[in-house]
Amino acid sequence: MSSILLIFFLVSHGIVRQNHMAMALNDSVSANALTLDSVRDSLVRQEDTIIFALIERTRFPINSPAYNHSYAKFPGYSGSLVQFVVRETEALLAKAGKFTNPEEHPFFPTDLPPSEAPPYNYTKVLHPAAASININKSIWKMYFDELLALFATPGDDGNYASTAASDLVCLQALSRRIHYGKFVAEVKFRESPREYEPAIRSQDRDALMKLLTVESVEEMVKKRVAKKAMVFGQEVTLDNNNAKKGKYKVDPSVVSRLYAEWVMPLTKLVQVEYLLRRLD
Ligand SMILES: O=C(O)C(=O)C[C@]1(C(=O)O)C=C[C@@H](O)C=C1
Repeated sequence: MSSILLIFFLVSHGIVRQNHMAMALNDSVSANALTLDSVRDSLVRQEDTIIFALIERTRFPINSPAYNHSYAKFPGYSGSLVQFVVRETEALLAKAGKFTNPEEHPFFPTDLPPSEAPPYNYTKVLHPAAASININKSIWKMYFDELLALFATPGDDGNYASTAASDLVCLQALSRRIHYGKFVAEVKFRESPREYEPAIRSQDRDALMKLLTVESVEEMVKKRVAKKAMVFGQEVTLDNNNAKKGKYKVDPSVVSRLYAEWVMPLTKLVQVEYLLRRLD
C-alpha cells in the first residue's frame, strides 16, 4: 500500500511540474519571446524549487541503507533502493509522456518505455542535436558523492522509500536547472551568432566557455541563493522572542557552494556541449 502511495505522490508531483514547465515554455521560452531575461527568469524561479527540495530532504537523516546495494533485493535489480525508486518512477512517467518535454532528462535513459500519452506540440526552440545531451550521470555522482553529506544529518530513521522519493525530487530539480543551459546557450547564440560561430567551427571549448561566462551574474546568483535559503529555511513562529535566529533548515553557505561548485559549472558544461553541436 505504501509503495502505491509513494508512486502516486511521485506521479502527481511529476505531472504537476510538467504542466508548470510546459507553461514556462509557452510563456517565456516560445520561439520568438526567447530572450536572455526570460531564460534567466526561469533560472531564478527554479532556484526556489531546488531550495525547497533540499529543505524537504532535510526532514530525513542520511539513511544510508537507501544507497547500499546489499540492503534489499528487488526483482530484476542489482542496485540500491534509490536506483530502484528512480528507475521505476521514470519508467512510469515516461509512459505518461514526461520525457517528450525537451526540458526533462531521465537518469536511466536505456530501456525506457515509450510515451502512451497523446503527443503535445512543444514549441521547437532548440537545435535537434540538443536531444543527444544528457549529463545526468555527473549530476547523480555529484549529488550522492558530494552534496548529500553536506546537508543531510547523520542517522537512520528507517524511512528509506520516502528518503529516496525526496532524493528524486532534488535530482529532478537539479537536472532540469542544469540542462536548462541548452536554452541559455540557444539565446546567447541567437543574440550574437557572429561571436560564437568561429569558436563553434574550430570546436574550441575554452573559447566558448569564455564567451558564455558572465562572472558578475554568477556572483549575484551565489548571493541570492544563500539569501533564499535563509528566507525559505527560517523557523517561523508567532512569538518573536522564541524565534531561533540564525538557525536554517538548510545551511545557506551549502546552497551557495552547491551553485558555485556544481550547478553553474555543470550548466556551463551543458551550454558548451550544446554550442559545439549548434551548427551541425
Ligand atoms: O545567466 C547566464 O548568462 C548564464 O549563462 C547562466 C549562468 C548560471 O548557470 O547561472 C551560467 C554562466 C554564466 O557565467 C552566468 C550564469
